[in-house]
Amino acid sequence: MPHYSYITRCESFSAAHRLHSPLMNAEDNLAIYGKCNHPNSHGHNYKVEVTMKGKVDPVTGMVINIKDLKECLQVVMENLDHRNLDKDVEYFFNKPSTTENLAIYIWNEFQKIYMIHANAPVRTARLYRVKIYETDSNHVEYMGEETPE
Ligand SMILES: Nc1nc2c(c(=O)[nH]1)N=C([C@H](O)[C@H](O)COP(=O)(O)OP(=O)(O)OP(=O)(O)O)CN2
Ligand SMILES: [Zn+2]
Repeated sequence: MPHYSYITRCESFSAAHRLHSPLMNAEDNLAIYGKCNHPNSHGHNYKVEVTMKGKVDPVTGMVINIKDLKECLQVVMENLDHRNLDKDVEYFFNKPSTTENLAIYIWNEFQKIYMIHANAPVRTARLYRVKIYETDSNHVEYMGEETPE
């Protein structure tokens, strides 16, 4: 019987953003987002946790080598750290940089990088959860679920 396990890597990055939806007018943006809609932006020290699920390999004893997990996550972080999310990250050019959307972005980017990562030839592990702490009080989890339109 295979043994499944969950392994998590944590990284952090700092970024600026402004909550603003192109689908609302200025008045509604201010009403919904309040201080987070301030035109000059504000910043967070985000903490990101990426969890992989997989079989514990009987030979290596690992679900995935943390080295590979770390390298993939760091590639994702490079495009976010010390950036203005709304101005530097194309994904947010037309959608609000909420933590919910950020979790989806990180999920998608991580998947792409994990699939081409040279040092992870056997991919029995799969991405299970992306968890982001925007502040100490607020966090969001995304597990790849899509809702029908
Ligand atoms: N559903 C969401 N709501 C909000 C998000 C979000 O990503 N998803 N983000 C924000 C802002 O980015 C804002 O910066 C959050 O900061 P703040 O309200 O200051 O956070 P705290 O709850 O930690 O602060 P306290 O005021 O000390 O409670 C807003 N909403
Ligand atoms: Zn914010």
